[in-house]
Amino acid sequence: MTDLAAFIARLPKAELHMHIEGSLEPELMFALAKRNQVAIPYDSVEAVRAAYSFSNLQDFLDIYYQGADVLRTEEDFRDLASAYFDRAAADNVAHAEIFFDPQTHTDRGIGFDIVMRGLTAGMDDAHARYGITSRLILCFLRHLDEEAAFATLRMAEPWLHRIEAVGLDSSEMGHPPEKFARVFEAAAALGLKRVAHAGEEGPPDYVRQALDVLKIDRLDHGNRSLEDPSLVARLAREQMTLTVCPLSNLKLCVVGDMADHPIDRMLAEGLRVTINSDDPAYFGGYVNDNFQAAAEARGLGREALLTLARNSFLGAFLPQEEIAAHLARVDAYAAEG
Ligand code: HPA
Ligand SMILES: [Zn+2]
Repeated sequence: MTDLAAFIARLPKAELHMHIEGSLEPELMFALAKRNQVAIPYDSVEAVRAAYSFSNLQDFLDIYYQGADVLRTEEDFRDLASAYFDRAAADNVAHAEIFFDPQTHTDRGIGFDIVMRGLTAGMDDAHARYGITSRLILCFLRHLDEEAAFATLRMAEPWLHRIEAVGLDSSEMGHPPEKFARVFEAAAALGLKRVAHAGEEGPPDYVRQALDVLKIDRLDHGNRSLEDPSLVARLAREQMTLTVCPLSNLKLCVVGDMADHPIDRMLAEGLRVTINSDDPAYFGGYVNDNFQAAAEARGLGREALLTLARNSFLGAFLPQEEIAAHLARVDAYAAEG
């Protein structure tokens, strides 16, 4: 292991942008397909991996929603979450805020409660086993309509004690944040925090809508904000956390080459950026792989890596005293490292 890889491996960090359905590794997909007797259009794990070549977000989403079809039972969701937490623990993730897409499941006849019971069991196991804390973020699929989002929010009401925030994901272009203004307002009234994917493929105006209309607490991706200097200045001034996903950006052609990734420019602009894995089973790596790829390509040194780790805790939906304790651990690591 290089010095850089060793430094990243032991760096305490939070992961704030990870879709649990996107952590479904081909091996587990096959195992669940067999357990549930679900047909999948691949005959080997290698064939699944070979299919993971995307030229944009929609290419990926088509395959990702198809993969999720093997998830049927509470045990499946628990196994899915446990597999992610095993990897997260290995990457020294102390806290994870995890997206899930209930509509992908309820629209196939899988009960909201099945999903919640399985995921929360996996989260509780991870806390007991590794001490990892976690939160769930319910994402609305933006290619579906407002009414469907409201129906999902109603299903979530008995589970609000286990849901921290609502988010917005899926096909961005043509589905601007303002389409979900009322459902985000209703979520806020229920005491939920708000995040949204914006500026991954969509224009800076979608980021502005997420800020002004959805009143987000955190911005997922946000890359295209860089096209608008006044927006960058505002994001920096407001210390909005951006959850950036370098390997995702590469695989979905948000950047042409990792050597062109704007992570260091974002840091230099004073943005509170974090590094995350997005859909690790599909994009070729977990959070440390994302740190490594970005650091190598853009020459990030220890100070930048420590800033990214601090930002991940500063942007977490945790009580102030827990954030302070995590920051103290990063400081101790910096002093020893
Ligand atoms: O990166 C993403 N963007 C939008 N929707 C998603 N759903 C899973 N990953 C993503
Ligand atoms: Zn995402």
